[in-house]
Amino acid sequence: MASVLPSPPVLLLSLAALLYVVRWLSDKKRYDLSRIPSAPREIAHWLWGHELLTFQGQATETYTNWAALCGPFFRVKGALFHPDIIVAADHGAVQHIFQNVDDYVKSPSFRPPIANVLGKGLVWAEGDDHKAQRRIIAPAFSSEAIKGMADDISECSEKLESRLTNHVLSAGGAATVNMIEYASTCTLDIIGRVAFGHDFKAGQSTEAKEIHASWSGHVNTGLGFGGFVAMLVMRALPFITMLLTKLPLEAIRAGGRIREITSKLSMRLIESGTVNEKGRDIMSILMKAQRDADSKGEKGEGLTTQQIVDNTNTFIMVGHETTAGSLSFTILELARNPEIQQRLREEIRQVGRDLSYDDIQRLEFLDAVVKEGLRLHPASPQTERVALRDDVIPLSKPITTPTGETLTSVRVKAGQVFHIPFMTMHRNAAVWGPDAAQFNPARWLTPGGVPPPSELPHGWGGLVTFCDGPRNCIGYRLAVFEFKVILATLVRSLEFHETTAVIRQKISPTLQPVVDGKGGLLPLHVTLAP
Ligand code: HEM
Repeated sequence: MASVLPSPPVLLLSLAALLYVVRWLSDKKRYDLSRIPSAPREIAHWLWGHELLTFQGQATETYTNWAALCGPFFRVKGALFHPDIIVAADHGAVQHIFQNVDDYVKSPSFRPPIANVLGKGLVWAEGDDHKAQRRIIAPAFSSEAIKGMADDISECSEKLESRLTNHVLSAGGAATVNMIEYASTCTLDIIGRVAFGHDFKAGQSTEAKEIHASWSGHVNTGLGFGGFVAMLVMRALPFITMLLTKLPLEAIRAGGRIREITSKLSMRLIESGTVNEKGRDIMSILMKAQRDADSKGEKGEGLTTQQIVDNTNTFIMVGHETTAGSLSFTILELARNPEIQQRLREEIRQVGRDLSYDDIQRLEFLDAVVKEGLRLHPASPQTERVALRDDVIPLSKPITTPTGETLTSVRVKAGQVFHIPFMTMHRNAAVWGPDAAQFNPARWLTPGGVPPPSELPHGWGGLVTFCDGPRNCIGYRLAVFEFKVILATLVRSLEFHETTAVIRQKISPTLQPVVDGKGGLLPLHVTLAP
């Protein structure tokens, strides 16, 4: 007589299926993921989920559209069968995530590539290591320290102005330039000087050219479908990420190459004594802190030489393309709005002399233009966090579930992935009003022109451009100040006009202007200002 019992493999499979269903039902009860609104499920791809659509759209554009449909806290289907991802654009939720840095970390899968490109400095570090590095580095970015950088920043900005002016004059009074290339040579010059007293010679030194070429390769690889898939594979298989960084892939090589160049340069400067404890640059300040800690026998109170080098690489990489990108998009807005450009020029010319640190702080319309530029075009348009433990996240805007319940907070499970789209938060018409997507600096000077603080996150200017909490951008004072100085120096004597090029905005890995599929292109016509 045949046995009525199923064979062992069938039994095992049935048991596994049963356990899966029990776990799924229990998770459904304990956590709220399935109760929060979802981006339209019918348009999600079976393999790529909603993620291919967000990759194909402009930077965070798809999230902005879904937030208008579902509210500022919703979920999307992950690619490669990854569990649903929460898209958090609710300012209360975002604030909670950014404040609790020990519970919400950057995705561990991306740490090896970060170490490959930037080294093990502030952007890479987590937990106590991060706290210790941050405490030691913070004084190098204080208001006082930035004031000490003002002369270098003015000189580099004036150099950029004369390069552009000469180019316009030699072209007969009008020239078309790739604004982002000019802007990034200037921001690289600035960070070279203030980070380690090095002159990148307006993009003409060998190192500057190599950094530029490697960065362009990195950006263009990230814009392609291969870059999208590589990112998903790294997330799905974190253990192979380490191996991937060792492979001779072009994108990986390009990232590592930049670190090689800047590390070699840092070591050469340290060994030659150019960077030393008497210098005012950031690297010298960190070396002095290291020496002081050593002489007092305070072990662990200074950074190691390798950490100093890695942080210098970090500042060079994250401190020049970021500012150059947001600045170039702001100049594009001025080109599209000639009356705003003229109003800014008049305010700057009223000073009637070379702009001092204090003049820059006093210019109200300049401040409004910079805030508006950084609201609409944050160099880092979104970030990602992963929950390390189960948690309850408070919401500013309650959610109504499909069964009609109201949720004022959401229970999430350890391992939950969050996408936090800064650009979506800044362009949310429900918060910023119907003209949220328009460039309107005057809103910052009009009573009631910007939403009240209770409706905004806690970051700089009520924006999350520089993130928020203990991991906010350590360089934000430097970024805002150099942004203002470069903009004021250029607009004072040059006039910017739009071209017919269609410029799209993509993320790779920072906000990129893309023309005809090619990244790093932002063409503008330039003339001398009357
Ligand atoms: C417009 C220019 C800039 C923007 C929009 C910007 C934005 C940001 C954002 C959003 C973060 C947080 C990223 C995350 O945690 O996911 C960040 C972190 C950071 N930024 Fe910036 N940044 C800019 C310029 C700079 C400059 C000029 C420097 C330094 C020279 C700098 C150094 C850093 C560092 C070291 C971190 C990591 C901080 C930490 O984790 O403790 N940034 N930045």
